[in-house]
Amino acid sequence: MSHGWGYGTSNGPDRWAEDYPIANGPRQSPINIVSKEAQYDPSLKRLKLQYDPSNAKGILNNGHSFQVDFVDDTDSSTLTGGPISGTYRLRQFHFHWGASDERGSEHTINGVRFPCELHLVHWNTKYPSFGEAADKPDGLAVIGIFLKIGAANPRLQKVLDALASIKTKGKQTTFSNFDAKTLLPFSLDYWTYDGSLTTPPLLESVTWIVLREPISVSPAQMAKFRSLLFNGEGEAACCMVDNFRPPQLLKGRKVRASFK
Ligand SMILES: NS(=O)(=O)c1ccc2c(c1)[C@H]1CCC[C@H]1[C@@H](c1ccc(O)cc1Cl)N2
Ligand SMILES: [Zn+2]
Repeated sequence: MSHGWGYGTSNGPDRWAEDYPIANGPRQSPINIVSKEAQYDPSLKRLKLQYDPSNAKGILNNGHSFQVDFVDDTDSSTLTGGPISGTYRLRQFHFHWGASDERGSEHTINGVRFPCELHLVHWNTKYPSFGEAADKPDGLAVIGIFLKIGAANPRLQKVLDALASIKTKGKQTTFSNFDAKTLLPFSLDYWTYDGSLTTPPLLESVTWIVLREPISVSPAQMAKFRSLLFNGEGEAACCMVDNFRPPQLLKGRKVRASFK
């Protein structure tokens, strides 16, 4: 690709392998989860999430999505249990969404696509920093949560109301006192498999934890996601939509389920 990666016809997922050959690697994400082929594993623990709302730091339009960043210099916002061993710290969360409601998620369930998918990114504290963890096979753990069209979700509103101030690439603003736990559905049943980041650098360092139960989002709230722009201020406007990678080959991997 002559210019940076993106989701357009000239720099989208089908061309990422030109600059990131790992795109054709053995543990790429996302995947289609075939629920009947997922094996129930009774040894899988319950997810334990302990988030401190005061760790929320800021919200940024990074030109591919928007992310809410957290202070991660102590073990005050952590993920433990589930399929992972040790303690992983919350680094940031972000979303992927479509131009219309019939697409947008990265993972799919039995071929079903959702309009949006939330990713909560955590890193393994056996490594000194996120940067050190990002390229290790057990470095990251990302919780994926589907958003399904329904009633307006009040838990999303504070995030969506902040989008007006980060419309273009590079814009950021402070975002404080937010409990990411409020974004979780009631059930923490999950599927898990070994995978990768779903955008370049596509590092094969992610233990994926995909929740079975979606959270709701209304059409009006989806319109707020779609009000963001990929471009920087003063550049030609390009709506930030369809910022998702399609499912990748399983290549022999097993998907385990925490539930029967
Ligand atoms: N869809 S996702 O959850 O699989 C996903 C995909 C790619 C990246 C991220 C999350 C996040 C995780 C924190 C850093 C950021 C990013 C990155 C940027 C600069 C870097 O030097 C390294 C990284 Cl990892 N890349
Ligand atoms: Zn993501």
